[in-house]
Amino acid sequence: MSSAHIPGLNYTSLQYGDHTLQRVAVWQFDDDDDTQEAHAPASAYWIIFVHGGAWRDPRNTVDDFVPPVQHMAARADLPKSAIRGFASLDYRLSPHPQFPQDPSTPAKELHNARHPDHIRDVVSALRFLDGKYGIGNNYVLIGHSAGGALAHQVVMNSDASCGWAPAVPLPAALISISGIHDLRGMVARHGGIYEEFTTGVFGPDKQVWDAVSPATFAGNFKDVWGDGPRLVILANSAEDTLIDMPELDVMEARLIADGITPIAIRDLSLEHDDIWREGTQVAALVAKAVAKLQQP
Ligand SMILES: N[C@@H](CC(=O)c1ccccc1NC=O)C(=O)O
Repeated sequence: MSSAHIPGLNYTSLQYGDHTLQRVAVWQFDDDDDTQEAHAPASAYWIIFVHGGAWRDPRNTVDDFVPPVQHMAARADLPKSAIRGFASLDYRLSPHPQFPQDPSTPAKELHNARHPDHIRDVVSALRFLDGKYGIGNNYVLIGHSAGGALAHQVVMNSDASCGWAPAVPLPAALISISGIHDLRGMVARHGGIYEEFTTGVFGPDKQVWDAVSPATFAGNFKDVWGDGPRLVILANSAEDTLIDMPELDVMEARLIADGITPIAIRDLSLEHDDIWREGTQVAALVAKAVAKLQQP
């Protein structure tokens, strides 16, 4: 896709499974990649994005990360020496009533995923990237909306209470932008399509919703994350008409209760999907995370 090509960066699209959505987009600086990896200091990070779209919207793809990557590649405070590469993850989607698929659709193109398919794919994608690039814990994981839930679930996955997939190295920093953190609370406040997509993805059992929601995780985020920086940034826009501030508040309180003090940013601007579509604010949040990680 031509939009994925960004000046100064090499673009690769890779499959981590047979389904067409089991793919990752990777952008690396033009330099010889092997040299870059061999000489990159320990404090250089992969910047990895998980898009939103309520686990089902086929209009959200790996390309949602293109505008933020363009802005990051142009920032003086995110030099090549601090960035090993950028990656954007796709994952199998649940059915969307506005995008019905013909019964003859091949299995590898069907949108018929149910939890835990989405988080299994995200974890598989991270394992694939770790195998290919040796990422380890040196990554910043960004999630937007449902991607914010998935990013937290990558950490939750290492706890016995979840364990959807074999554990992978956990991120040095997690950024949840307009993140879905508490399905029960979100559905109680909004009903309608929120209930429709939550039930479509997780079924009707609210105890399942609680078990999968980051804010009501049965484990302890600090314990499961173990040693390391464990930096969390939660960021919402007051202009977002889809994800409200209580969704951030409840996650902030939860992390504090677990012994992690997140950076909470409540003054992003723009509507829900315009945050990534415009991109500068996502880039600024990543710059903030990398600066914090590099503080001695
Ligand atoms: N465009 C989506 C809706 C959507 O993405 C959404 C709606 C409300 C709250 C959060 C949302 N997305 C989070 O990933 C849909 O049509 O299902």
